[in-house]
Amino acid sequence: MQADILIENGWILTMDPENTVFEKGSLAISGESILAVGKAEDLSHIEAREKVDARGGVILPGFVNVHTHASMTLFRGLADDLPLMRWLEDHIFPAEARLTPELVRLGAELACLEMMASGTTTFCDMYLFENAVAEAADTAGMRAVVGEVLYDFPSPCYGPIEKGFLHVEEMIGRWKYHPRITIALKPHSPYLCAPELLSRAFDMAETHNLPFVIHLAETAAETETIKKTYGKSPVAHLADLGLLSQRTLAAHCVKMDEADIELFAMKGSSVAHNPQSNMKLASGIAPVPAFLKAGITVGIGTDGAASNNDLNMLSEMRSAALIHKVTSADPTLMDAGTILRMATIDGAKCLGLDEITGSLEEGKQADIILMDTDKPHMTPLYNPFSQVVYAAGRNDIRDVFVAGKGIYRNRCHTTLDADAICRRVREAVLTFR
Ligand SMILES: CSC[C@H]1O[C@@H](n2cnc3c(O)ncnc32)[C@H](O)[C@@H]1O
Ligand SMILES: [Zn+2]
Repeated sequence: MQADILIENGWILTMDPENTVFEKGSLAISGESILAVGKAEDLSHIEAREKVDARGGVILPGFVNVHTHASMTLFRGLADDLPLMRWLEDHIFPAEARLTPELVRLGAELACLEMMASGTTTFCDMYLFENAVAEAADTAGMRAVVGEVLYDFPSPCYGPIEKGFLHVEEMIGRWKYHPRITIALKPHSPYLCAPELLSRAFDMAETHNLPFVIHLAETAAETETIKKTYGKSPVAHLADLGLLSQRTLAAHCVKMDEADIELFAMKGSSVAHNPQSNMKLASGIAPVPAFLKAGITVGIGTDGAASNNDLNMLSEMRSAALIHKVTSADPTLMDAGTILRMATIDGAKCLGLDEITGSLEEGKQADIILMDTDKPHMTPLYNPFSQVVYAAGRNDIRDVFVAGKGIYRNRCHTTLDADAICRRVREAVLTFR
């Protein structure tokens, strides 16, 4: 049997339904897909154009960042240490009013550089001028679920909301046959979108069979506003509009009570957990252990780099693993295996992409990362799940493949010019100071 690439001599964490681990495993890639994965001796008949020695490192599916605003890398460190509404209204919205498609593309390229180098292969993005984000992801070779943000006030991208829906229709047509880019419907939140807008966006998602992504129950202030306006919680508001379904992915979900959780579980909606952004904006801590107990699918997201301030899924996983132990006083909650599932296959499920990515299984897309373990902070290695979640840092990512293509090899980017992009960003943001 002939493969294009054969990765050998590593721990393989497949993240398949049986959670199969191969200690001295091999993985063969043919074209865009995984040809075979298993014990070295079971793949010894496979010839390959290129052999990659993992040197005892860890081979796992690329991380799925289920909630980010990639181009907000441009605003990293612009305004810190503020609550959400002051941060947005006094600093971020005024800066965003000056964005252009070119700037959004540049910010997204910077984000792709950072995400690839920290092991992310798929990201779910909501922002302005999202065609530019899709173009950046395409050039970077990443997988992305992108959606133009919709809200009731005029957008710098499309103007009034009526034009927003036309813009989204055009985007759906433009990217329909792209192998790695998917469009989603992305109304901002129940506090910036009237019920009519929300319902129309949901209908469009149903018509085109696309994900419906929204910020939800992020802060106490949001809950108060929605209760005052509609007499119910933000989750009950969406449920009563008929907008909770399996295609619904809600970011944050910090302020959810038992009834809200039950609604989510019943409707099969999923959650994007963003622990670092929630800590930094002091929004609170989402009741993730209760979500998991109720059977809700939860993925992990970084949120934008202006409220985090990085796009590093390794550190986000570690935060997710630690924070719920503190609030529950139960160290058995959110173990490393659970966290790694959230960051890979469950993230893919949240985006409706679990048939093609999120685990290392024959026939799936070859979205794979390879981590080095021959470093003091990664030694000794008893349990690879523990090592990835609790010990690893982004510099441990050595190689990243998306759809079989090496987009980051031996710690070098192959698709984007990192030095040039950083230089252009430094120049471009001078006007935002
Ligand atoms: C998300 S694109 C549209 C809009 O949302 C702003 N934004 C960034 N982070 C958050 C957040 O955590 N909650 C709510 N809104 C957010 C972003 O700056 C854009 O203006
Ligand atoms: Zn967000």
